[in-house]
Amino acid sequence: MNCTAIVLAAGQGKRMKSKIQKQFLLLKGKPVLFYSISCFEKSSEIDDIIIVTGAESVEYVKREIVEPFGFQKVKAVVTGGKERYDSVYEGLKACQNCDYVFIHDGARPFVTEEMIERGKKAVIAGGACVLGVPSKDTVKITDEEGFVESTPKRARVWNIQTPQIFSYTEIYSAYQKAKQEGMQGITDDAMVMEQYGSLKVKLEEGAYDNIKITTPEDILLAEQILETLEEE
Ligand SMILES: Nc1ccn([C@@H]2O[C@H](COP(=O)(O)OP(=O)(O)OP(=O)(O)O)[C@@H](O)[C@H]2O)c(=O)n1
Ligand SMILES: C[C@](O)(CO)[C@H](O)COP(=O)(O)O
Repeated sequence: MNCTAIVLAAGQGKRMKSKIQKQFLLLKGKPVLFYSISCFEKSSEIDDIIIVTGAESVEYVKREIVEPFGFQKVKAVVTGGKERYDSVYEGLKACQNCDYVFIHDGARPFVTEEMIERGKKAVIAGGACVLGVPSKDTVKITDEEGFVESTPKRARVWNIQTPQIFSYTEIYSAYQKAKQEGMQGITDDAMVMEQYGSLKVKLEEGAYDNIKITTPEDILLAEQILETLEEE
């Protein structure tokens, strides 16, 4: 059985407002992307890793991250696309002999081996699984004018993270259908399965620390999380 991780690092990081793309910013001297790849490299559940990055960064990723940190499982560094889902599609096309694929944001440096193990059990059982955490806030759905329309039951609201894990053939065929029909407003891979695939997506517990570095304050938070992890 082959399990491949696709690590996404082709975003522009507009919300970070930094000259350097957020996946390459340093946390305690190492790029964010280093941490996101490391866990998959260490995990005995993962066989191969595909990194997706911008055309201008492919050589940089190979030279400054894959080679110096000795990532042995990285089989390819490929060019991504305009939107996250375009990059995922490029990553899926680059997978070889893959049974299960773990799609992960390169901007989420605190994925753990336990999460990978939990996700793998769930995907073997049902073919599709995403990690998430119960929402701590009440969530409102609004209308186009910004007035509250409804309030979902909080006990059933989850904040979704990555990795998002799928049977390779099922998610690839869902992505192919979505591409043919013209994807719009797709913000995660589970949505592709929900709208174009045939499997129900199981939710498994991630962790509140499994943050996505998105805005400048997330860098400070990431440094704090890293310090705590190093003390443990
Ligand atoms: N065209 C894209 C867009 C996003 N990503 C990746 O998908 C992950 C989650 O996306 P997000 O946080 O939205 O990253 P950006 O698109 O870079 O951020 P922003 O929306 O602020 O520009 C990141 O690891 C990012 O590098 C990608 O590989 N290709
Ligand atoms: C996939 C994701 O990380 C789940 O939270 C998220 O949807 C990525 O979305 P973004 O719009 O690219 O931040």
